Amino acid sequence: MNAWQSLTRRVAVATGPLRSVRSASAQAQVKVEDVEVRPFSEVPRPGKLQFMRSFMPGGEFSEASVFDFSMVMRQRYGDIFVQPGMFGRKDTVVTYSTSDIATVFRNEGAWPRRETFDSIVYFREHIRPDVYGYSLGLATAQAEDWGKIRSAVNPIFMQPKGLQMYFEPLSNINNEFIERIKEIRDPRTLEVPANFVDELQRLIFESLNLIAFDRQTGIIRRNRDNPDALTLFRTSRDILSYSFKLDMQPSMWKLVSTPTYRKMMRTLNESLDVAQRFLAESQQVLEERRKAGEQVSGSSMLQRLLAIDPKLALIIGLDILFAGVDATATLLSAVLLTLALHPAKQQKLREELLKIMPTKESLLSEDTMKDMPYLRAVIKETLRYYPNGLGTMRTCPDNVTLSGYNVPKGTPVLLAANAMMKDPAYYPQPEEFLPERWLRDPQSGKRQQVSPPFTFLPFGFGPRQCIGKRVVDLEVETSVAKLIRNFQVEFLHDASKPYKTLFVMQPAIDFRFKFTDLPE
Ligand code: HEM
Repeated sequence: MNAWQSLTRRVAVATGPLRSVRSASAQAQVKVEDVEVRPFSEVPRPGKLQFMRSFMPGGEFSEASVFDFSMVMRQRYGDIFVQPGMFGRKDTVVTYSTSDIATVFRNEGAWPRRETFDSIVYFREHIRPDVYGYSLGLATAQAEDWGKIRSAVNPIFMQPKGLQMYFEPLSNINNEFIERIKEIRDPRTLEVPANFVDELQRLIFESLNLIAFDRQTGIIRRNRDNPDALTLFRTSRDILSYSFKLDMQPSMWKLVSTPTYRKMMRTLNESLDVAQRFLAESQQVLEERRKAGEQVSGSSMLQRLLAIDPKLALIIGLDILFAGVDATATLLSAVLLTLALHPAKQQKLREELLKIMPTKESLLSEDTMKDMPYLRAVIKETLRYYPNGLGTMRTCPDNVTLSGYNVPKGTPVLLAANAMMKDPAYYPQPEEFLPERWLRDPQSGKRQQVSPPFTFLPFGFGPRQCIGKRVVDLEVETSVAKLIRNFQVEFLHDASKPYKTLFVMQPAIDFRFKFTDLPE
């Protein structure tokens, strides 16, 4: 660590919780003026060819997850380095400094730019402008196009009020999932089959599809082979993995049409076809209910989006599935795993749940779920314990000084904030699973763990942060409450490396949980 890096780290450690973002970055700014700013060309970096070879078969990182790759780079180059761009892609700055992260967020402007999914942007701009001419969508639009739709949908997604109506249907979807577990577990060992992650993904797909298109498909149990639902389910997972290959790993798709590029375009078209059908059918159902004289309340997310514009409803519906299914299902698998590996914590959570769920069938509601500190602490600690990816990206609208180097405007910067969640300088005993660190002391009311600014950003930060955060809270809290109230969950296999990281983390082992029924 050089003098500048240790200085910025001291600044970051010394500042208080998130509300002091401004003062943290202001302090960093004062220090920047005191030191000489070095040119961009001096930022440490591997050579282009050497970098490309390291990802080819037999290369240093050919088998590594992005997280492992990133840790090696940090050890090798320090808190900042340049990841060389190739085949038409720009060089990307990667920073692990909380002070740099503060600087980037402070300079991101009202319409922050995040340029992560070039292949999807290409599809939306050039292959299907008939749909995406309206807007490129939340995850992929920039500037005014992004600002317009984000401010239209913020009130729908970011206020808890909008989600109240989903407690009951989500409880029912989870009941169906519990029946499914009972059907598929081995009657002798009580373990579920090796592909249990597929079941978790179906659960999340069904829940998010309800939010996106106001309909249940039965994909968990009643109608597992529903062709349209299966297509949308499969494509929402495939899009992310093709995008990783095309947009993160070295790929020549911008120069020549590669097989992965062709698969990606086909997959995006397929998902769009089904989503258009789902939306048209939901609109028809609504119309029929209206004609039958029923008061259609207009309170569901889809109805609110339709009231703005059906084109927006389609685009957002697809973004929900593409951005939400994988990440949320993986988080749910991670919460079950941490609880299975820490039975005392699982028991503590169950005691909290018993207060609001006297029977296994007890309905969950906004009221009963509002005071569940241990459940929330378990989920928060899981997000820290198994970081979901490296962090997020921004492209700065102006030149900025990061770790003492000038970074020209327009350079993409990867803000590798998730590394901080495993850093003992910020989180004591980082390798311990301690939900208690997030609880308030009953006497003083203070949290035991205070996150220093920019060290806990699993959902990003600022106006462009994850729009699904509240949906995730609702979905994961409901599912974990239902599952832990119904079953003792165990995991009796090697869990030393359960995830690999592509864009976001992905299961790397078979999640053969053992589910033992609890007495009523
Ligand atoms: C555990 C689950 C999830 C995690 C960890 C997660 C994390 C993230 C992160 C880190 C970002 C980038 C934020 C930034 O750049 O500051 C993001 C963006 C986004 N997420 Fe999530 N997400 C999750 C689930 C969901 C769900 C369920 C939905 C949909 C309901 C969703 C929809 C989106 C969208 C649309 C964006 C782009 C927002 C924009 O650019 O305006 N996410 N998410």
